[in-house]
Amino acid sequence: MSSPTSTATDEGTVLSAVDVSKHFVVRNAVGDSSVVRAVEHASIDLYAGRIVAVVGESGSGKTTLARLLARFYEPTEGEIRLEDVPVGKGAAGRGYHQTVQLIFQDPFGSLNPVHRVWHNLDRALRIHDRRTGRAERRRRAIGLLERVSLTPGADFLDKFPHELSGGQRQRVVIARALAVAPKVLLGDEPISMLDVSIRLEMLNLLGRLSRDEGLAMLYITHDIASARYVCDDVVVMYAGQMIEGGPKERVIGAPAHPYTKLLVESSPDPDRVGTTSRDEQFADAETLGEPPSLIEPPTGCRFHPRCPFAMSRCALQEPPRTDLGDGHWSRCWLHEEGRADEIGAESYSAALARRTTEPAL
Ligand SMILES: Nc1ncnc2c1ncn2[C@@H]1O[C@H](COP(=O)(O)OP(=O)(O)OP(=O)(O)O)[C@@H](O)[C@H]1O
Repeated sequence: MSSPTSTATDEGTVLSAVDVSKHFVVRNAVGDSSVVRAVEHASIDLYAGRIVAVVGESGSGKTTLARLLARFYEPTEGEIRLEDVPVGKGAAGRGYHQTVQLIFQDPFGSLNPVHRVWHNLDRALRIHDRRTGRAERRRRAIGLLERVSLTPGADFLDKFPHELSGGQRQRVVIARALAVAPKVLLGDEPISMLDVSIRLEMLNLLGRLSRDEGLAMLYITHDIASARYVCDDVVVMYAGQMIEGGPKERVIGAPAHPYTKLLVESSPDPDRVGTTSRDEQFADAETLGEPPSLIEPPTGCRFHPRCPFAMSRCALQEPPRTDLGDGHWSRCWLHEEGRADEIGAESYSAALARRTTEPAL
């Protein structure tokens, strides 16, 4: 199987980011400027019928990556390719935004509150096909609502967003995205603002749309359990960089980067899908100190100040990507040093305890 972060031309690759970086110039109160390295040298491929999860702490660059893929931002470096064709600067017209749809966390903010569901869907239907008459568009709108399990669809057409539950609203947002017949859905924490009781149903819906309808999907989440539940592949981001990726059984089942190991071990219960809060998931990471500044990131491996396995080399040189077979890869010097077994040999907390008794790097 191909890697979700390979840049090869794979059959079924719909959307790719190839070595993209995004830097933001920010100014402080006295007017001095600095550069936030939000995403650096990230590559990812999305395939028809597959879901790739992007997991990481707050500020690790997940949303910026989704916005680069959606062409809301121009990359500072690198390129976005749609069906293997580079999308040139300024070329992101209506066609691109129909093919690639972004779904946000907040379903209420995504729908126009003064208009009924029908109006919200009809706008998208008219963008997709200007020639279709109103009766046919109404029929299609009902079909879209039923595709996202709002049945009977006709009962929802004349409702206002405030008359729907959070889960129903997010389904309408997804129906509206489907109205333009996209090939890619980019979900930025699409379930995190929904009631815990309906998160699993929403994940099942996303899984069905990908598997049965062949949509390529990016699923951004802080929740390892939901990534394991719904996705095929997982990519882990840390401080603006991708540090591990591959099939979910490999990345979550046998992490090959110390940071992924920390995330997996600090997940309260891997079977509690969609119930882990961001604070719970990252509590252990936070005990290791603040995530690094993206204005002056650590030299070498960005995780080295928080890593119990760190060697002197880790502070000096960025680790290369090591391919581990079956599409699994990691960026950690332990692999290059032939010491990868150490990652699986003991728990993260045991490694940390041992580290504190040894001289710090
Ligand atoms: N428009 C912007 N201008 C300046 N800095 C930005 C901008 N957008 C994002 N950043 C910075 O880029 C970094 C990555 O932010 P991003 O929102 O992509 O992270 P994230 O992993 O999605 O975090 P969260 O889970 O909290 O949404 C952060 O340091 C953020 O402050």
